[in-house]
Amino acid sequence: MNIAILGYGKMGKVIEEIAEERGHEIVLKVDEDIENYQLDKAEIDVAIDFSVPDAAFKNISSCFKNKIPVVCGTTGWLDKYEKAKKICEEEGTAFIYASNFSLGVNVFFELNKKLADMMKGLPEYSVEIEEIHHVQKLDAPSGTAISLAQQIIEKYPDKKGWQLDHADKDEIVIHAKRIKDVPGIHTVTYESEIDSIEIIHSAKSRKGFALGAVVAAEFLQDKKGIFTMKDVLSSLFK
Ligand SMILES: NC(=O)C1=CN([C@@H]2O[C@H](COP(=O)(O)OP(=O)(O)OC[C@H]3O[C@@H](n4cnc5c(N)ncnc54)[C@H](OP(=O)(O)O)[C@@H]3O)[C@@H](O)[C@H]2O)C=CC1
Ligand SMILES: O=C(O)C1=N[C@H](C(=O)O)C[C@H](O)C1
Repeated sequence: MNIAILGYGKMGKVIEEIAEERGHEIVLKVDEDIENYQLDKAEIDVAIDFSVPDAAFKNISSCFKNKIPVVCGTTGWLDKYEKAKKICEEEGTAFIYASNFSLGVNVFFELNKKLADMMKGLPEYSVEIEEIHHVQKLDAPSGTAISLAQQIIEKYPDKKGWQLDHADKDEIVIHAKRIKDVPGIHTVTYESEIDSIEIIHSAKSRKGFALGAVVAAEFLQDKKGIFTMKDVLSSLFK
């Protein structure tokens, strides 16, 4: 498979390594305004975007306009997600966005939903989320923390949204910490006067994110439509 990497930073470099190990070829590396590059459908089977929040939408829509499917892991641009989906559908190509491509986090998401389902009937417990990442991270809270919050909100009828640092009673608080070299730690805590229950996912490196993104690209290359990591994982485990 011929891959274009959009965003050749920390993630882009690990994606290159893993894609090549799996027998793919990197035919384009984009690290600045996408208008400066040629996007040729004849040469690119799929694009993988791990760039910056301000560039992601332009990168993705430029690929769609050239009928190139996109796997996107960039976080912090989701106000334009619905618009991106519409362009993808209009152009008849394919798209997967995931706030986190690692297999472990996708298992953690399922645990989070199950736990929230159990805890929603226990008003003596309050719930909060903490995420810790390296100091270069541009967005806060992390996309993964937002996904975790949204999964809990779907289970709790009285929770209306989330807030960073301080939340009202009908919101979930997310704490974001920045510590040198941390690839990503997410914790969901339920706290009562008597005890606390915590689930934690701690990434040891960026390999899990990159492998998930390359596997998602392999899944997407011959498809049309909008997909999620759940679709990718179900195709692997069937
Ligand atoms: N979904 C997931 O599983 C994961 C998502 N992420 C997300 O991926 C994104 C990238 O993370 P990371 O690799 O750590 O960040 P980096 O800052 O290391 O890499 C981003 C790269 O994008 C480049 N860039 C700047 N402008 C453009 C542009 N217009 N088009 C393409 N590339 C551009 C930057 O270049 P320059 O430095 O010169 O500006 C940089 O090399 C973040 O949003 C992060 O949150 C990260 C890990 C996992
Ligand atoms: O910026 C990062 O590094 C990461 N970003 C993603 C996020 O915002 O959730 C995923 C992962 O935690 C690493």
